[in-house]
Amino acid sequence: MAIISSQNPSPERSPSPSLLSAALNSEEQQSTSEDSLRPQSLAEYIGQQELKDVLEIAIQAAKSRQESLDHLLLYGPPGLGKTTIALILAAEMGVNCKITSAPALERPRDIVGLLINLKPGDILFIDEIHRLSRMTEELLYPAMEDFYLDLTVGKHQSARSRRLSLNRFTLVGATTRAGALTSPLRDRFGLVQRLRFYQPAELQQIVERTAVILQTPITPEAALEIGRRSRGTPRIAIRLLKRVRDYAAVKHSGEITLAVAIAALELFNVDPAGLDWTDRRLLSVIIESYQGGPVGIDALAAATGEDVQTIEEVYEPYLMQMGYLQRTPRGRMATPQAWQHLGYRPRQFPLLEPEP
Ligand SMILES: Nc1ncnc2c1ncn2[C@@H]1O[C@H](COP(=O)(O)OP(=O)(O)OP(=O)(O)O)[C@@H](O)[C@H]1O
Repeated sequence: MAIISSQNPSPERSPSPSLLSAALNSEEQQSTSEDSLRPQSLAEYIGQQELKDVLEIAIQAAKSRQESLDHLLLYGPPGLGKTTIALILAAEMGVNCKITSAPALERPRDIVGLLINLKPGDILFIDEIHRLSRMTEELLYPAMEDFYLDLTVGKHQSARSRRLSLNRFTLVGATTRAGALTSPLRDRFGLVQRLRFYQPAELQQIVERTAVILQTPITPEAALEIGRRSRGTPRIAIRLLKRVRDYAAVKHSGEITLAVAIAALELFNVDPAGLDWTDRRLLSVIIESYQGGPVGIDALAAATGEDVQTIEEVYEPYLMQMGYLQRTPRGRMATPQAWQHLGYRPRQFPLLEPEP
């Protein structure tokens, strides 16, 4: 299986991916060793059982009919393994996977170039698919549905339309915001699957698996502790493991025990619930400056110096999942659990009105 990556040549046109990956540590996202850590098959992929069951059936059915897989839309917070799933699908189907992201497909010719070079059955992975330009999206409709492109050649009066047929391919789209996709695009995906946050025990397995690849001795208790503090996210679990490994090598014998893991995670400001400095700052601003809320997202972004999109896509999903933050029609509110977790004195809490 060949992995071909197509990156945006002018990153200044796409500010948000860099912000998102900065929040998840772009250093590791781009490191070449990342690929050696990825599971190569569905059997090796830990957790997300429901998704794996659906994909196993789709793979077997496509193979038995000698067809390409249906187009697949994956949605969920960043770092949960969407890219990994696309690569595994390609490996299981024995085809190539081309990886790109919507901001790199600004001009129609970018997507045309990719599509015409796909071999039969190949997988095209488009990250942040909700950010496709209208023209690119419209080119994709017939490509996804009937595997052809309608191109306009020439300009003004000499403009002619030309139809180009394509090899059958599978589009795997990934997004953190399924609701931001237009319905014509969403409707063209045969499979729409959500990735969920991982349980601590699943993250423990991912940490233990990664530690074996990195040849780092670790106790099961330490792996579980790292898993517990990883915001339900494999990419963060791997990042924390690497930091704890450095700490263990410099301050101890190299082995990661529970005590070593706890000391390192405290040093890196990751608390027992997995909240980092920014999570705690978001909650403490709501509590201290807005008496617990409600506060609008723009005001919260201005008060914390964070980007609105990063708050919405990186921080909020986990804070909400943990029950520390609630979205109400009037804005964000810190819950009683958040007050307690951060050590603020309990007060009379207003009745929260959840979003409809
Ligand atoms: N279910 C899993 N089992 C084992 N390892 C995993 C799993 N999911 C992700 N990983 C590992 O976590 C790392 C980050 O995953 P990956 O890069 O695929 O996230 P991602 O798919 O890019 O995130 P996103 O969901 O934002 O696309 C990878 O190195 C991968 O090896």
